[in-house]
Amino acid sequence: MRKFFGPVRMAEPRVSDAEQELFGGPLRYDMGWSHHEHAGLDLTMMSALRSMPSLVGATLRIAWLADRRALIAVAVSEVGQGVAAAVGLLAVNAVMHALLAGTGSASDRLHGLLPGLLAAAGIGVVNSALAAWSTSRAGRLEPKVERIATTQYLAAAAGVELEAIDDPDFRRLVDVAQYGPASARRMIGACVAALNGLISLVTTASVLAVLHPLLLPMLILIAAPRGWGAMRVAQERYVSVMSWIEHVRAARLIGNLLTERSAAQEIRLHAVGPFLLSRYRLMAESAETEQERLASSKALTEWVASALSGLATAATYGAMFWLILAGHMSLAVAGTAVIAVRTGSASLGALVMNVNQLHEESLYVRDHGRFLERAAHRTIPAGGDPVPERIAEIVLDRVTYRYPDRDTAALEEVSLTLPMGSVTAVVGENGSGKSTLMKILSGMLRPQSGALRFGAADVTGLDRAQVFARVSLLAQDFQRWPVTAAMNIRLGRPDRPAAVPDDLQPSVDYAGAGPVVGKLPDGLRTLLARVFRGAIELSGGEWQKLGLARTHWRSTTATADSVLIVDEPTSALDPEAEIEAFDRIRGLAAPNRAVVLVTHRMSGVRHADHIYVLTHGRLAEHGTHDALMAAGGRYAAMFTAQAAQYAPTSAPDPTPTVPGPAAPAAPDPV
Ligand SMILES: Nc1ncnc2c1ncn2[C@@H]1O[C@H](COP(=O)(O)OP(=O)(O)OP(=O)(O)O)[C@@H](O)[C@H]1O
Repeated sequence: MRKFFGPVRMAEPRVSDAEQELFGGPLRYDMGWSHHEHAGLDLTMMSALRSMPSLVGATLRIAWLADRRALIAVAVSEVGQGVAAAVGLLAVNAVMHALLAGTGSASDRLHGLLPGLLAAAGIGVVNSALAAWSTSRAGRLEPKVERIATTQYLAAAAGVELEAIDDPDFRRLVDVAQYGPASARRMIGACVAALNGLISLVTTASVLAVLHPLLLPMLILIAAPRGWGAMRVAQERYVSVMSWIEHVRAARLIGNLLTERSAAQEIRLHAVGPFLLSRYRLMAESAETEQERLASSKALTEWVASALSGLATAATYGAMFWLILAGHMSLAVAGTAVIAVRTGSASLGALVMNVNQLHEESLYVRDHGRFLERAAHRTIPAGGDPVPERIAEIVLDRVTYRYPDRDTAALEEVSLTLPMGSVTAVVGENGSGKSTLMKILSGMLRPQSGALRFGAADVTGLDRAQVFARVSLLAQDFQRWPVTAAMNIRLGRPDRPAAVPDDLQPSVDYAGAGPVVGKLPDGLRTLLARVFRGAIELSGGEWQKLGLARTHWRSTTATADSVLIVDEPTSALDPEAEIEAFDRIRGLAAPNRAVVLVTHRMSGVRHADHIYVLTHGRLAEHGTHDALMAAGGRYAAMFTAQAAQYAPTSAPDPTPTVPGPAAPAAPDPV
């Protein structure tokens, strides 16, 4: 009983075997950032009603911003409809009196009905005109509200620190908040309907209270169970969505993998397709079980609510019957009361439904609001000191950084100096912290201890937008924008206009991308996105050349001192293109530019002015190629190992670095 009437609680969904197998355990909504949400979910109807005005207020504020004239028009037409409903009821009362309490012949009484009937008809016409006006204004308002809420969401998501994007809790909030704008749009409709319901209810209730004081509490008794039922169903649905959000997302992810181009080869060749499909089916079946549970629970709740409401209706009619028999109520009043109770309970029912919809939508709008609030705390701050035109060097001073969901630091006490005009290389094994170091150098991640200095100034006090403007980054996973080839280059500095192809040609030539562009059917104007019809897809190496052209466009359009960071720029290039690319990148060092090169290709770093070797997030050694080779440390070992792979095979090496195939441990049964 308590389970049924008590507060709605977070469900613990059954862990499907597929989930266990693929993800190593249950995928659950992380309670980390949501403790108080779930406290909020133990909602009583009253607390739900209490929290609603502020959420409705937030949506109405957006509506006010979006189109205040439309909002006022909607409010006026809804109030007008409410007043029309009350006047209509009074007209009905007049008709009832003429019919049941009037004197004279039947024809006289029928004539007496006419004014009331005409008034009711006139009110009906006014009412429908007002309803149409409200519909058209609300239709204008709703898309604007959604647009503003979506823009707020996108702007907030794009403006936060990179750390927030790396933080899984924040990412989950980003996911959940995406439902907010559509809910805000629907909330406008629900607000309008609720306002309408409220006004007609107040007017009907006043008419009922005038007819007989007992009728009003009876009306409330009829509608209360429905209100409780609708609200409970909404809460259960929300809790279910939240409990299952990770599971549903994972099932969708598996579904997407089956259709995505990137996974297409392994899906076929390794027979991953049928395997994933079967796991998808298992996960979808688990979700279906939840849908079934939800539907049964909804049916039971609604049945109990209707039964209680039906009992209250029967009691109301019983009371009216008794009042008439006892002579406390005339037949005419009873006739109007029956109509008023019907209209009243219908408006109360509709109001409950609308308030309930408001409540349900408000849960998502609340997530949207919470996201905006959290995002505001994590937004890259605007303003700060200007970055001096000439900074001479960029210095990393004993910097430590640990990712939010990691126990160990990705970088520990790392120091390095990048003088303008120099080429610096950073090498190290996989996971040694090179990319993290680049994110710190570019100002995207803020050191947890230590400092990044542009010249003498600590970056913490500098205007971040100006810091970013001094950095060109060609990252390992650089973006392959689904736009034209020209735009792919221009997006290196989008605010700078460029004539196609003339302005971009030097960047294309610099990156050795001339032959790539030459092959494209429409040259630089060719669309590069397989998602669109008629678009062209490039190979990995061709994309890398275009990425290099973008970096060139960004670097060479800056005159102030800056840094160019290139992280694994040649991984997809053929050997000739790789040698050329390293030469070109080194060539970008200029009196106003420092170049940092991260790579595993040791041949590309030997000409660097200074080389830093990272291991397990720490700086193992640094110096020039010759000094490091002479030291015979980690760098020398890495360089020699790679060089050995290219060494002539005529002189047999007693300790080959590449082992031959191992003999099978046991005979293959097949
Ligand atoms: N976004 C992230 N969130 C959590 N941990 C991360 C993240 N990015 C990197 N790491 C961890 O930080 C450590 C350093 O990673 P980083 O990418 O900086 O190494 P790397 O030297 O660039 O590696 P590679 O040569 O393989 O590109 C690794 O242990 C990695 O797992």
